[in-house]
Amino acid sequence: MLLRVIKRNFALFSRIQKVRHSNKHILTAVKAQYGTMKYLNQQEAISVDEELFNEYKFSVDQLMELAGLSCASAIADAYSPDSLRSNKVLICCGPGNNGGDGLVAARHLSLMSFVPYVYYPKRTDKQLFKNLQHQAESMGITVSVDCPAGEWVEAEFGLIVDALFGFSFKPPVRESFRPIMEVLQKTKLPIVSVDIPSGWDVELGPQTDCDIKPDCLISLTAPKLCAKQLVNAKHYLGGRFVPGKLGEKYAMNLPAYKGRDLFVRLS
Ligand SMILES: [K+]
Repeated sequence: MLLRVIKRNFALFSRIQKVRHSNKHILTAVKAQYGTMKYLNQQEAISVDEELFNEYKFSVDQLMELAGLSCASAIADAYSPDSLRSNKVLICCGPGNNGGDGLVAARHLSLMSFVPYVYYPKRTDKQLFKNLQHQAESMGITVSVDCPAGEWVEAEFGLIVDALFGFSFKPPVRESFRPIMEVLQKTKLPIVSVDIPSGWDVELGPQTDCDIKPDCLISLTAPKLCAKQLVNAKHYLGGRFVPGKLGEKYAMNLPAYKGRDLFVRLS
């Protein structure tokens, strides 16, 4: 009787071991095929954006607030105010949602021991953007339309945040943004780019007429292809709002955010 029980348990144990072994193989195969994080092309980035709004019914305000807050948090992680020559941060905001992320980040940075100054030259009539500007100004942040001169930027600030263009950018940079792009290309200050280094092709990266070199990139939602061209730069992922099902649909394979963190440091 005892012998029969031992034999039966042994058979069961060997079957479990076999299943475990084959599962391990399946897992390894799945990881090999899908395990690496996806870098989105421009069309995928636009489609993900549309799905978040149309299918998942998020509002722009919601996602922009989370995106901007994650940018400010990642910046505070990468640069303590003491590590910079000045805690004053020049935030360059473009005409689209990338610029909106910059306006939100400015507000949060001002609550994190930084002193932001916003360059926001091309404004829209959208109430959301008027509100973001109003909120920043109400907190004592200067929001200017005048392109800052290069020498003044070098003398005044410790860090530049580039929130000019995001995943909808099509090169080449139009004339009115050339002066600020020149400041960004010539500066010796560290540049933090929001989602896309401005002037870079979203998929191909730096362009001959526009090759700013960010010291840090904060990819939002998921990295875009141009992020593969980063050289010696810190790379963060922010925008912790991607529903699991959407991530699976685009095989994003996003890394796990730790605890309550708003960003993941990728490199
Ligand atoms: K940008």
